[in-house]
Amino acid sequence: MATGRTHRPATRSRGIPEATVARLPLYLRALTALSERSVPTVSSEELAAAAGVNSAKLRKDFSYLGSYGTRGVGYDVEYLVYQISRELGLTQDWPVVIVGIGNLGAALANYGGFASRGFRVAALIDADPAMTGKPVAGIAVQHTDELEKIITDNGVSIGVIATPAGAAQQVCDRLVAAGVTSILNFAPTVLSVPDGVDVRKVDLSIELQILAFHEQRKAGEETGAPEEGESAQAAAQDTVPGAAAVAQTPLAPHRAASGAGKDNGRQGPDGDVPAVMPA
Ligand SMILES: NC(=O)c1ccc[n+]([C@@H]2O[C@H](COP(=O)([O-])OP(=O)(O)OC[C@H]3O[C@@H](n4cnc5c(N)ncnc54)[C@H](O)[C@@H]3O)[C@@H](O)[C@H]2O)c1
Repeated sequence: MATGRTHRPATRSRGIPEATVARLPLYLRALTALSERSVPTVSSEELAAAAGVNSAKLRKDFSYLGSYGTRGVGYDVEYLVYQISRELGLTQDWPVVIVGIGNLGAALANYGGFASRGFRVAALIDADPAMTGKPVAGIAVQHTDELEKIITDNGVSIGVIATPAGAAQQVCDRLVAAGVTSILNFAPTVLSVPDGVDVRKVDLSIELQILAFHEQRKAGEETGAPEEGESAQAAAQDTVPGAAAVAQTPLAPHRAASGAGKDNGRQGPDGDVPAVMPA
């Protein structure tokens, strides 16, 4: 599922491959930690280890940004933070709305990490009239009747869906019709969106299922028993490195292909392209 098919080109218009874009947040997180410790420069090997990425891949990724580092010195941490932030569009403020302020929506609203990364929670929206006006994370919840006006008034382009699965498509349609062009979907359902709208999905149960798969593999290795229908040699070869490669495959964002309602055709074999970043 991590390598979900996508019908969009694998390279962005500015020539940065999607796989590189998917790794930029990992570099940024590692660089931000270095910056907070006032570390001025970092070698590609150190940064690669901190980001959990192969160092040759890191150098290739940074070459797309026009950043080559200085031999014997490494990369300037502050400059790279700026460069990557700019590339990801984080040097500007992004107003975000969260729709569905239940357990998850409220937890997301209370998460302080969005603001520090340039995402301002502009509004919290819920269909339950009993929720209207209630403060969550210091923001009064607004009713879904106001959704279109909220999107327009705040110039919102990113919407987060944390409603029950049955409501998600309808919420998505309203968000898109109101002008939202990027959706982060937490509801366990596949959304259909028109061309030009990006959908990223977060599903922690899928991540847990993948971990369960690897746990099962590890248990099989410990007993040394080849799986059914598998030769002992094949079992010995297909051990931890292969498993790690699967777990760390960067995840490509998914976007509409062509025409309205083409979401299903753009997704991986399991119909999902999750937004959870590799560890
Ligand atoms: N992706 C993940 O890893 C993950 C983890 C936990 C929960 N979830 C999913 O997130 C969603 C929310 O879970 P929860 O535990 O917060 O549920 P919840 O029942 O506590 O909250 C759902 C909220 O959505 C509101 N709502 C319902 N229909 C709506 C509509 N049409 N428009 C706006 N708001 C509407 C409800 O009034 C309620 O406040 C569920 O779909 C759940 O399966 C996903």
